[in-house]
Amino acid sequence: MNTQQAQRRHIDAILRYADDGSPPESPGSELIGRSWTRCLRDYGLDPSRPRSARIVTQQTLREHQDSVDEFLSVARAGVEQLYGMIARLGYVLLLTDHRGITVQYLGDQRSDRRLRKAGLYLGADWSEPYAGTCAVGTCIQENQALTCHRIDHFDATHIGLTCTSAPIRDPSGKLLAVLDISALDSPQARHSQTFALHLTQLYARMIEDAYFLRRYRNQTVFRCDASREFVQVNGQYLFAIDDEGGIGAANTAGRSLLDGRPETGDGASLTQLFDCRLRDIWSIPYDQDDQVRAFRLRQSGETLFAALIQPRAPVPTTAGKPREHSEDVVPELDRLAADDPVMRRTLGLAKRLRNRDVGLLILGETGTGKEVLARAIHAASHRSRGAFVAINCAAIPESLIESELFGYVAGAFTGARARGMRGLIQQADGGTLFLDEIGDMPLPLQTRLLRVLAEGEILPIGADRPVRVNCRVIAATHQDLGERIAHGQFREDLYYRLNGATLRLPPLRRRADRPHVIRSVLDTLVAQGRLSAVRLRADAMSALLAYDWPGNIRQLVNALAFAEATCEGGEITANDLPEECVSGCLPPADDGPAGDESPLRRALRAEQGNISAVARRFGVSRPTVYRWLAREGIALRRLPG
Ligand SMILES: Nc1ncnc2c1ncn2[C@@H]1O[C@H](COP(=O)(O)OP(=O)(O)OP(=O)(O)O)[C@@H](O)[C@H]1O
Repeated sequence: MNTQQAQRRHIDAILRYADDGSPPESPGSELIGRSWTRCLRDYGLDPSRPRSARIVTQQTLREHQDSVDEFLSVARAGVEQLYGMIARLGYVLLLTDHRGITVQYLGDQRSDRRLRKAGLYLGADWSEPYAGTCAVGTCIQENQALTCHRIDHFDATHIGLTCTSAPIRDPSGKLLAVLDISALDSPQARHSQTFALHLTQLYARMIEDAYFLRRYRNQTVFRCDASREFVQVNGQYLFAIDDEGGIGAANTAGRSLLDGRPETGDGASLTQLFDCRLRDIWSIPYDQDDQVRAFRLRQSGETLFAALIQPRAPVPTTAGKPREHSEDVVPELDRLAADDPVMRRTLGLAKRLRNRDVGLLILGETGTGKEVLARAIHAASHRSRGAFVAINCAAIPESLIESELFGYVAGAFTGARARGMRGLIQQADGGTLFLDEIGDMPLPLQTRLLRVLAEGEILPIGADRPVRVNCRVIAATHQDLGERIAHGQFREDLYYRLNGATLRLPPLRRRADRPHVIRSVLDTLVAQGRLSAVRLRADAMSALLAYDWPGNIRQLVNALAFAEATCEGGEITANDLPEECVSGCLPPADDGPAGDESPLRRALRAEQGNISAVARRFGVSRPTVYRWLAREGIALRRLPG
């Protein structure tokens, strides 16, 4: 039978199946039948009109590749290794994204034209609604590995092919990609592909696990397996855990152990899964030969052997340099806080990481000093002689942001400067790039930024060659990036790339070292020549301490500038402060009889000196009432009775 006859026969078989559900001559499985039904009923594909392969445009391909950029860089080694094994057997290798677009391809260039025609090519669309029943598309729909062998395919042009695909899932269990190996000229026998199926599944799992380990490289990973010998080489179950043994994420095999256990749903911990105590887990040594311990699964009683994978320490940039410690004296950072526990932790971390090239993410409400902290880290680092380039991602218009960040070469577009322009990222070469309001960066730009961070090079607009840049990146935001990721507004892989460590800045109202902040902000403003030297009287200080500072340190700067401009005699009193800062510090005026007695005294008399009752009456806290008492000079023992 020649090809045309075989195709005709295949079309007839599918038409018969459509008419009366007669099973195909050599059904691959029930799963193939389900897919044929979807092709006929759901996608309206016509078996008598075979479709040619669809290769998406370069631009579209780029977008699909960008959406799995970090994954592709992790997968590369595994994909190449697998291709090395199968190439001589006449197979090509395809890696598609979760929509079935081929984002990576390895094949024999000598058969380029034939492969392209068959859709075994970079950019080919193997989604089931377009290509009909096929290994990739059906794997996506059925969420399982399969071989689509010859006449299992829906489209008659594919019946010479044998294709085997396995799903690759992200750590949340969502389909991330599909690994496929296919051959143009396949042997007739279906069982010839059994080995292909096992091999593809094995590599899909290895790539999935490599991606899992990359994603959780900054966390301890508990790895276990039924085999003591294999646990460290290729342990099946992976769990990213916190200090309390809480399971933050699990790979596909690990999730299968958690499935169906009500007590190990959200917030599951290893001590619920295994019959063990927390100290048994942490007693597994990280760095010694005998690193494996046995644990019994609570539900099945099965024994698994476990090892711990240590969180990756940030890589020092200068070999042999002594380690930085959080107790080191670093004046640039030390001046930012006194005795506040959150700030102490933040600055300790900043000291330890100041000379490491890990991405830092600074979180804090607006005006808490995120840029000030970023500048201090730069000044305290060995990059201090390089430039500190700050970019407010929310403030640059979207149309300009690309040329501002990446620069352009001469004549790149109409209106460009004759000599081209160095972009901001390039200006930060050797120094620090501070990306403020990173949560507001438009998605397409996030993709390009991710590439800069991953590859350490930029491509200016109009340039044909990338330029290497070596800068430390510190990002900041007041937004909840987790929420933006959940809404598809922020790239998760970029988040992980930026967030080597998180530095938190508390709001001013929560800082225990507010007196230090107030004094040091005033001193800084005076030292910078922005204010003339003034003294802060005690009543002004207590008003500033009592206020809750919704605009944080920025608002404090403005309040001090206002007070300095209005005060007399070089001394700021509570009366010189902006009204909003003091109104909370004064008992409100009431409608009672006018006279010498203040509203506070009147209230105290009415409540017979009961401070809690006075506080309730004014709707404020008891400490506020005590502050009012101090302001009015009312001693408690002299309270009106
Ligand atoms: N420790 C400090 N000492 C003196 N001034 C400070 C300090 N921290 C912040 N400031 C001042 O407060 C203002 C706000 O600081 P900064 O711009 O760093 O805050 P931010 O958190 O980055 O704000 P946004 O979220 O709006 O970008 C600036 O004028 C800055 O100079």
